[in-house]
Amino acid sequence: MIPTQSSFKADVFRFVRCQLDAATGVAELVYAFDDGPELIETITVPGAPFALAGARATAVERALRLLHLIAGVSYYKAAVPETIRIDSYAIDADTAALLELIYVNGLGEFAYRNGLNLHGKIRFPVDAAAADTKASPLGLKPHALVAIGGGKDSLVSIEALRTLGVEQTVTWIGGSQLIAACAQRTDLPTLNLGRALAPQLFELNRQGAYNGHIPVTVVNSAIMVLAALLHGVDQVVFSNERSASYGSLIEGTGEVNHQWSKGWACEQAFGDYVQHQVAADLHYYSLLRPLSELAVARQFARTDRYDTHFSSCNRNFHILGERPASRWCGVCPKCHFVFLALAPFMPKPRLVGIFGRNLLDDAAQTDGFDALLEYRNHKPFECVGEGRESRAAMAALAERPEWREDTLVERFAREIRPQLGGDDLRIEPLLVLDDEQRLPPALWERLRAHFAA
Ligand SMILES: CC(=O)N[C@H]1[C@@H](OP(=O)(O)OP(=O)(O)OC[C@H]2O[C@@H](n3ccc(=O)[nH]c3=O)[C@H](O)[C@@H]2O)O[C@H](CO)[C@@H](O)[C@@H]1O[C@H](C)C(=O)N[C@@H](C)C(=O)N[C@@H](CCC(=O)O)C(=O)O
Ligand SMILES: Nc1ncnc2c1ncn2[C@@H]1O[C@H](COP(=O)(O)OP(=O)(O)OP(=O)(O)O)[C@@H](O)[C@H]1O
Repeated sequence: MIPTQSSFKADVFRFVRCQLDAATGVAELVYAFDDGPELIETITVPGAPFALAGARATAVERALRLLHLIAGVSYYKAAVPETIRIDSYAIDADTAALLELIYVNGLGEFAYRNGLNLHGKIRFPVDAAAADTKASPLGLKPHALVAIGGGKDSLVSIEALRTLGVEQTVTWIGGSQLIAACAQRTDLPTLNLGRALAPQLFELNRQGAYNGHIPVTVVNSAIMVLAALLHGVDQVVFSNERSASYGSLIEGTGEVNHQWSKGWACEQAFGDYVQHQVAADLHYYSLLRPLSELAVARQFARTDRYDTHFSSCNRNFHILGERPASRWCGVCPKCHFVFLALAPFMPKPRLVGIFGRNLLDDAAQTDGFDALLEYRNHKPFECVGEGRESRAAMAALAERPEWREDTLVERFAREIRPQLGGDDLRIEPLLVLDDEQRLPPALWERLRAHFAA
């Protein structure tokens, strides 16, 4: 990639300060470039006033700083300055290591698209005097804040926890009406957390500052950790599947993972840090880590409760700009992938009813599906399953009378499948549960039985 130039230049990125008003639940995360104006991001946690004292107050302060440090990635990326400075507190070596991991990998797609190499270039200042203090248990109440994103994944987790009788509050960040409607549809307690980016960021973007993808899931995770401590509950649950740990293989570059912060490396590093440095009894985990995308799709197909509410199409979730006319734009990689992943597990009329059309019988979508299959292209920079999952789903459809004559399924059987030679195209091996996860052990035992049923 040819390096792009940012119209906006700075030598230093500063973490100026962060503060939480326990009386209102409003947190301010303040940043600046050089000696420029303050950029203030605001997070609002409903349920105030919060009574904070002793070890709980300490844990909240640590969670707030962690959020400040992680959420800074949205602003840092606008200029990628040489130097990072933290003005109002100090961090230890473990904290710096976590942040460097998140910034370098979470900005992997951003760096690739802008022709930048961030490896070894992002250094957080470590203060030897910063105490490496172990977090203590806070006596948090057994209750899960479950992140909901409006798509199929979180709904699978919510239904699994409901079946297992785990107390939960369905929680989302931002003002999406689509997510709000899904959350209402669960008939469970809900919590909507506010997040407003510093408005100057949009102006910097308009002026041609560096822009690109940021590790949004770990930012959302840090917001949820703060909310969990304010509400005194012991679990923050995400729904990131095993497939998210695998990126797109780019010729000449290697692996670039759009969804790095949904992957296992990020979950482990962030979850361990929270337990060691924030609150010993706060468990952060992804309930779907042992499952592939196809296994999640199979679980989702078991109920039609959300068919007229959910959407995985990211075009619904822009902060600025237009939303698609319907919940599924039908032409983006997520629409393609979710259609393909659900098809082996749902009656065809139900699936076509959800999307309003049959995407696999539309020759105009050929390139999009080819990219999913990693045929003449790499996997798209989006939250889609592995190439082998798409190939296995397509191979299964090619055997089904109701699908095999559809344009893209027929083409797969004729043109692509013969080239896959010895590839294992069976779905079953991809449905096997993995052991790589950090769920509370007792919950994992019960979940394993639930998913196997
Ligand atoms: C909705 C979406 O996909 N947005 C991506 C898009 O952003 P765009 O410029 O088209 O519009 P906005 O979303 O309205 O954002 C405006 C600008 O704001 C900045 N920004 C936004 C959110 C944030 O947390 N930090 C920010 O700095 C940014 O400068 C925006 O331009 O393209 C961007 C790349 O240029 C993407 O970064 C936007 O993605 C959002 C951060 C987002 O929430 N995306 C999720 C739907 C998403 O991609 N989820 C992943 C999860 C993987 C992960 O954790 O990384 C997924 O589904 O795979
Ligand atoms: N606005 C949000 N607030 C809180 N959590 C979110 C938000 N958006 C996404 N998430 C969470 O981030 C994780 C990754 O999002 P992702 O979009 O993959 O999941 P999803 O919306 O549940 O399903 P799908 O993959 O079908 O879109 C999920 O745990 C999801 O709940």
